[in-house]
Amino acid sequence: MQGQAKAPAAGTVLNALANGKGSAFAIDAYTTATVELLTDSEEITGEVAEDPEADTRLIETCVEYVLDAHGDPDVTGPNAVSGAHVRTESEVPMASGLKSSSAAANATVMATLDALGKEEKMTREDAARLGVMAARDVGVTVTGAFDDASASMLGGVTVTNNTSDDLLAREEVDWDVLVWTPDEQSFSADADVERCKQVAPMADLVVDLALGGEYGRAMTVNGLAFSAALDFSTEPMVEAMPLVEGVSLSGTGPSVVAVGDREALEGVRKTWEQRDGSTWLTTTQNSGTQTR
Ligand SMILES: Nc1ncnc2c1ncn2[C@@H]1O[C@H](COP(=O)(O)OP(=O)(O)O)[C@@H](O)[C@H]1O
Ligand SMILES: O=C(O)C1=C[C@@H](OP(=O)(O)O)[C@@H](O)[C@H](O)C1
Repeated sequence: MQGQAKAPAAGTVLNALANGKGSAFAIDAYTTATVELLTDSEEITGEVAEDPEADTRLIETCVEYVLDAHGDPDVTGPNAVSGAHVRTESEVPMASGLKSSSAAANATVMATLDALGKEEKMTREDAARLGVMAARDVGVTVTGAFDDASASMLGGVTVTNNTSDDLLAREEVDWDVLVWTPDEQSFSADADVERCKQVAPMADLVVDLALGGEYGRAMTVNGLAFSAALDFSTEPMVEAMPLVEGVSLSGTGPSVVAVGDREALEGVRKTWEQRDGSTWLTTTQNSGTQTR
């Protein structure tokens, strides 16, 4: 019994660490999870293809929670599912602000439902909430990151309240997106939350802009505020600002994302490419997480 699902990464409009509200958009880069249900093992094990040392607790916990909620308790004996193995393969850099954790959780939740043949048992919003619960329980998140999880699960851009895990808005968008990913990592769980709370007045303004559909300006205000709070350079943002619709530090960094006209983004790319790390052009993604 095998299941597979593929979930997109995402970029930030609003980081939720200041006021509990967040906003993110899915992008065309993916994490795939393959789940094998086992009848001859009592264990749930995980594996990250690109990094044998990576923390596998998030994906293992996602499998466990789906099996607890939707496994078949009536099947007993040698045919009963008693364990599982989950393997992720990802083109999303880990701990870079591009929501690798949400993509891994969503892909794993949907792959487990696919393996059970029970994809229709949960709404996709609730499937994202289950991954959020797992992320909170293993401690890889500050707020639960339902903003990122909902964008990756549903596609498009979402605005959420991460304190109540409510979806406040969702819209499909067709944007070109430029991403600069430095080589460093920045784990959300290590972010300076008190510093982020200092910029809450700006985060409140970003909520208003995002709920008014002004995502580009929302992103830029977010990027200035959170780069200042978390001590990231605003230089890449300043370089892009006159040319693009919006530009921001993504999540708790270090990646920076810009949206706008393709030709303008190609121009910004030439400037950003002079920095270490990788600069890549992509687009928004509107279909969210998909099983095979
Ligand atoms: N491909 C993956 N497979 C399994 N777990 C993953 C994967 N990518 C990320 N994670 C989990 O997410 C954590 C990183 O989360 P976080 O710091 O929030 O980074 P990001 O901003 O990329 O979401 C990792 O330590 C790991 O627990
Ligand atoms: O852990 C969290 O609660 C969050 C982490 C941040 O994202 P990254 O994981 O991309 O840094 C942030 O953008 C999000 O709104 C909430």
